[in-house]
Amino acid sequence: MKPFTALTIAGSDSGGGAGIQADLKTFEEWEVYGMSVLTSLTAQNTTGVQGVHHVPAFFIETQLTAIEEDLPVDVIKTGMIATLETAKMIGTWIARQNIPYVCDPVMVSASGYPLMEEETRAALSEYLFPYATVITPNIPEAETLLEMEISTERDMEEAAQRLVKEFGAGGALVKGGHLDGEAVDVLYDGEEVRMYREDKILTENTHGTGCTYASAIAANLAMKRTLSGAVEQAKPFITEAIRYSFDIGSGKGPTNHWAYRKEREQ
Ligand SMILES: Nc1ncnc2c1ncn2[C@@H]1O[C@H](COP(=O)(O)OP(=O)(O)O)[C@@H](O)[C@H]1O
Ligand SMILES: Cc1ncc(COP(=O)(O)OP(=O)(O)O)c(N)n1
Repeated sequence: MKPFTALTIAGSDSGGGAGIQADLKTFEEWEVYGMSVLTSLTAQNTTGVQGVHHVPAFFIETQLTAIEEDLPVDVIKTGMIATLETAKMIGTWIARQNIPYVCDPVMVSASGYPLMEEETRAALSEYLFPYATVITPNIPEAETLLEMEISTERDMEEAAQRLVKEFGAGGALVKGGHLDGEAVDVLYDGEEVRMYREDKILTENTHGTGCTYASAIAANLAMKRTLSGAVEQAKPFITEAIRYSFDIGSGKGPTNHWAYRKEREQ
């Protein structure tokens, strides 16, 4: 039996809630075989990030080559990419693969720790976005990229369209978790704008939501769903993962990757 497969290129979260760990747990829940290339190690828990150690670009490339020479990849997802040198190298590698690619432009952790260097942000549209099937910024990330304020659904729509038209991504999903009111995300796939709406769950335990959501979208693209179809599947998955998130640690607890499956099994 040959499974669908997904490759995450991202940072490690020692606390297991975000980064590579969240990505692999999510792939597993969707029964997609997960592979990982580590870009940075973070010493991290539910209270925040205590330190970061970047993997040298040459060794990230060695990991990518090891996969390329032996294993089939149906989809790529990227998360934390800190340095410009790394972003350039990864972008060049992804361009060669010609497969669906989900780019989560992780800039700062929820606790405020910078996970991407300033010069890397400025180069995302050159080295990574042109190869992305979809980019998945949250509101602060979209505001930084576009230098605009986003405070309404109309603004989110405009932002999603601008990200595709001005930055060359295939699609853009602007995530609305940081706005008051419902949890609304806006997708522009280059043709149509679509809204994905769920109730906002009152919880502090949202660590890793962005990583989990982007990985669920990637897993569904690996299964050959369309972009809008993949987001349609991933949205209830992230909602249930937040609804039943774990109250562990003394800070923001992590999402519950198996909640959606358990719900459906009942
Ligand atoms: N409290 C919440 N209840 C329900 N959905 C939420 C909540 N917070 C965020 N979401 C959803 O989780 C996903 C990740 O969103 P967001 O928090 O905006 O991104 P990030 O984790 O990258 O900051 C989006 O689908 C968003 O709508
Ligand atoms: C190693 C690592 N990668 C990414 C993040 C950011 O994760 P995200 O899912 O956006 O969630 P929070 O930072 O809001 O928990 C991270 N923290 N660590």
